[in-house]
Parts: sequence; C-alpha cells; structure tokens
Amino acid sequence: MNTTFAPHAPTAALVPIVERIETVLVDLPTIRPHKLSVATMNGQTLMLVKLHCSDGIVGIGEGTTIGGLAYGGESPESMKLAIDTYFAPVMVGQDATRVQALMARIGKMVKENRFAKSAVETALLDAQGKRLGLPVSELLGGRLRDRLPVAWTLASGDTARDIAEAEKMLDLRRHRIFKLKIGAKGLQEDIAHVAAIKRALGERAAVRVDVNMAWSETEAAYGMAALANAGCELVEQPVGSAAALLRLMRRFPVALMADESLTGPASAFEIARNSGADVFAIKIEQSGGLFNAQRVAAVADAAGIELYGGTMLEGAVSTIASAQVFATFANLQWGTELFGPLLLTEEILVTPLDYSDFGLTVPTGPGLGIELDEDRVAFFARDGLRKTISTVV
Ligand SMILES: O=C(O)C[C@H]1C=CC(=O)O1
Ligand SMILES: [Mn+2]
Repeated sequence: MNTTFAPHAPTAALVPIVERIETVLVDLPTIRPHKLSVATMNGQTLMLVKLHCSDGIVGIGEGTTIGGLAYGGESPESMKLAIDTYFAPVMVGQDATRVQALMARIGKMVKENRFAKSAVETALLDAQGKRLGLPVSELLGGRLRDRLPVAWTLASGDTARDIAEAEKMLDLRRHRIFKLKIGAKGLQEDIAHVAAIKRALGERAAVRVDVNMAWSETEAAYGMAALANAGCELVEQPVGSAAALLRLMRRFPVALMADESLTGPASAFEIARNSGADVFAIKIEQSGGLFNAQRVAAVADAAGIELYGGTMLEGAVSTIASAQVFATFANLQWGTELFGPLLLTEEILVTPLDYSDFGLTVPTGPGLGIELDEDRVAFFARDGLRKTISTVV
C-alpha cells in the first residue's frame, strides 16, 4: 500500500500567505483646534496599513498618534518606515491565518514600536475575520456588548466655547461624559475653567479632566482637591511618573486614572502590584495591539482596577479595532472615549460609523466590519490627489 499518497491532504500552497503590505499617510483636518498640554492639533495624520493576502483578502489597520512626536516615541512617519523596512520582510510569505504566531515572529525582530505593531495586528485580524466571516470581537473570544458609551473631549482652549460645544453634544444626544484637557494654563485658571463647565452642565453630564502629565506632584495635590470640590469625578494622568501617581492615590475624593504610564501588560502589572491607579485608560496602540489590550484588562480585573476605553485620537479604522476589543472586556466601568473620527472634518468610510444615543455601535460585519472609501483615502493621502490638485491650481 502506498502510504505517502494522500490526494485530499491540504498542501502548503493552499494556506493564505501575506503577499504585500502597503502603508499610506493620510492627512485630515480637525473640526477645530484641539488643545492638549503637549500639543495643539489642527489636523491628524493616519498611517493606514493594507495587508494583501494570497487568497485575495485585504486587511486594514491604522497607526496614529498625537502631535507627531509630542506624545510618545512613535510618529505616523516612523510607523510607516518601520513597517515598510522592518515588519514587511518578516511578514511576507508567512501564513496569514496564524495571527498570534506572526505577531510573535514580529516581536522577535522588532523590540519596541507598539503603535506600529497595533496597526499591523489590526490588519491581520481584519483579514482573518473577513476570511472566516466573523467580526474581530469574535476572534478575540466574543463580545459582551454591541454598544459602547462614548465621552467627548472639550479642548478648544476657551471656557464659553467648550460649554456651548457640550450643550450641542447633549442636544444631539451624542455625548454626556466630557473630558476636559487642562495643564497648559496656570493651576487656578484651569480649576476655574473646570468649575465653570461643571456648574453650567450640572447633573446633566459627567466632567473629567486629563492633565497629560503637566503638573508637578505638589500642583497635583492642590489641583486634585480643588477639582474634587468642583464636582470633577476623575483625574487622568496629572503627573508623569507612576511613582508620583501612586503617592496621589486615595488622598482625594476623585478617581485617579493612569494613561501615559500604562504602556502594556508589564506596566499594568507594576501599577496593579502597587495599587497605583483606580482606573486604567486602555489603548490598543499604547498596549502594543489588541491581544495585549486584553492582557492589560485581565491584569486590571484581577487587581480590582476599573477600566476605560481610551483613544489616541485615531481615525475610523483604529477606533473600530479598539471598539471590537473593548466589546470583549468583562468590565468597562468608565465607558470609552472613541470619538476620534468625529474630531475630523472628513469621512473616509463608505458607510459612516453609528454614533447615536450617547454611544457607538460596534459593527457586526466580518473583520472590523467597515470599508474604506478608497477614492477619499487617495484624495487625502500625503502625496495623493489633493496635493496634485492644489499644486496645479
Ligand atoms: O488621552 C489622551 O491623552 C489622548 C486623547 C484622548 C482624548 C483626547 O482628547 O486626547
Ligand atoms: Mn490621556
């Protein structure tokens, strides 16, 4: 008997492999200047990834940060360079269906670059979901919710304008949780700003602040007490170091949230071990991808730390990748801030996302469940049609 003859055995050629990875920088204006203590944004650059597989499936991913290099170690340009030069050779020719194995392979060759890893992992998961006919949330273990509460950030730099913006969001039933960006101005001015907004909105809305590490420890001690008095319910990353954050814990009747000091599972474990935060702002890019975001959530749950779904002011692709993973979290006590696409003037999806009734609907289609409007992406690409037209005119 010929035991080597197996006509129906799958052959290696049938395994879908990664054929090509395309990256594109897309520059989009914001609806107004967005003022953080680290930068003022007038636009946002999305670094989009298209992962072409041998079975014809194309997965999409996104890497985005805030104010170029003002927020962290990666920029959209550096992500593009890292993927084109270092990720692509490690990925091309590999089995596209083994997402975790491929991410582990990348991890051996690329030490850091968490944001770029998140973009590539998103594209792999989108492709695999499209291949299997399942939403990314189901590849990640299954969703617990189809809708996510979404906060809005008030960051125009002007108190009256922020109040008017909040009133508009309440009228539209789009947001009733507001995060105020402070830290760029003096302490007293910032506290007066927060108090005025909370006074105007009263019980109709929740008010939180993000200091983006701008305060010294003594400023934070004074500031947190005053903010608690003003009715602010949560203070996000008032100081830079995790040690200083820990020293501020439980001294004021206001929740303390870690953002910048949370850079993936290892940092989550360190903060949790020291009871160094009440809440984690989990971001897929800061975590180094969707699987790592789930690991951060598991650490938080084990330690009794509460969860908030954060954003790097991402466009639609990474916003929905975040939504797909946040939908799988056992706990999401503080909701999310997945409003990034609403801060941009331009739509880049064929079907816009559903923001309604103070929340975002998590798409149910295969993969991320969204489709890029390729003409608009080509138009807004850094070296794309918009540039050609404005050079000709
Ligand atoms: O949390 C951050 O620091 C970044 C981001 C999230 C919302 C926003 O306005 O900025
Ligand atoms: Mn933050």
